[in-house]
Amino acid sequence: MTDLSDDYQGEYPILVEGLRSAFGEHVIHEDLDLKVRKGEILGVVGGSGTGKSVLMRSIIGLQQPAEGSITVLGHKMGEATEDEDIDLRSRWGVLFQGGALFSTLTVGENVEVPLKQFFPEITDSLRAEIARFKVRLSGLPENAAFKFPSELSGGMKKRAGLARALALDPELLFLDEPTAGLDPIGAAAFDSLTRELKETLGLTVFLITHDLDTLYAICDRVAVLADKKVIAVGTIPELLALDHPWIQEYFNGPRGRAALAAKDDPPMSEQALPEHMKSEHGAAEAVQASSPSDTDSKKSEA
Ligand SMILES: Nc1ncnc2c1ncn2[C@@H]1O[C@H](COP(=O)(O)OP(=O)(O)OP(=O)(O)O)[C@@H](O)[C@H]1O
Repeated sequence: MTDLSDDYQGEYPILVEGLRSAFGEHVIHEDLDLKVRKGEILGVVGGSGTGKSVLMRSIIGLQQPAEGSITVLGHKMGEATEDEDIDLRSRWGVLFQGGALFSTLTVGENVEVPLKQFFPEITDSLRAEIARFKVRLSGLPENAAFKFPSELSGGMKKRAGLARALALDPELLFLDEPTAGLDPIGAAAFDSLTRELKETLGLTVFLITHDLDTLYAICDRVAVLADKKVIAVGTIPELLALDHPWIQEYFNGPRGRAALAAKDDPPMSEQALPEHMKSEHGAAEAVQASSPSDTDSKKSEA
């Protein structure tokens, strides 16, 4: 792996060394290394089927590596005692592709699931109160806690999934294509929320995405998966300095250039705003003010 800025001296809450993942004969990762820095938003990109989700599932212990080691928050996965394992799982939150909400439970009850699982001693009323707080923290109105997933727009479902991922005050947040299926305003709002939560809660974020706008807007560094490995990790300018064909095509192709232009040149509607309204939360405020149907139109579905 090429770590393009390896002068970092801090902690690595996620450390993957020599990972080999395979389904029978089908090898997904071979000798894959990755170090995620404390407090960063690491974007993880790669072509479809390069194994981004399998990598995430391996890190959180849902997928057994064929070889190699994965250390999360100082614990080697697969070697922890049962108690250590439970403790570890309570220190991360995951937003899976599509939200993965229980359709027969309300949003609030969905958020209560991990609280019940990891802290069964908490009283019902306190658990419900914590769930309502997480719902608000994720940018949903409090009454969303009483709604079923089927009553929510796509953007609201993502936020409900995020509320559940934040239920246990995690140190690590895993997001698998969080903006897939959102319209551009909803996606920008979700990006702002992710950045804001990362900063206020001190999270380390592992973020799988195909969304170039997300990479430019909120990721501190980006890891590129290709050829069964992480071929490079760095800031976007650092990656752009590499001669790798996939990296060049991805970031320097028409969509990559458009995303860069959009970052440097805010949309007309934002340019027209008075200075005090040009906060990065503008999009979030806009989307919350709009009706669910405004945010529900699909850009693409994962
Ligand atoms: N449970 C499984 N059994 C067999 N093969 C699997 C399983 N899960 C994933 N794979 C295979 O592993 C490869 C990597 O899948 P993965 O979902 O990690 O890709 P990805 O990079 O996240 O793709 P995308 O960007 O399209 O979501 C794919 O070829 C997929 O078919």
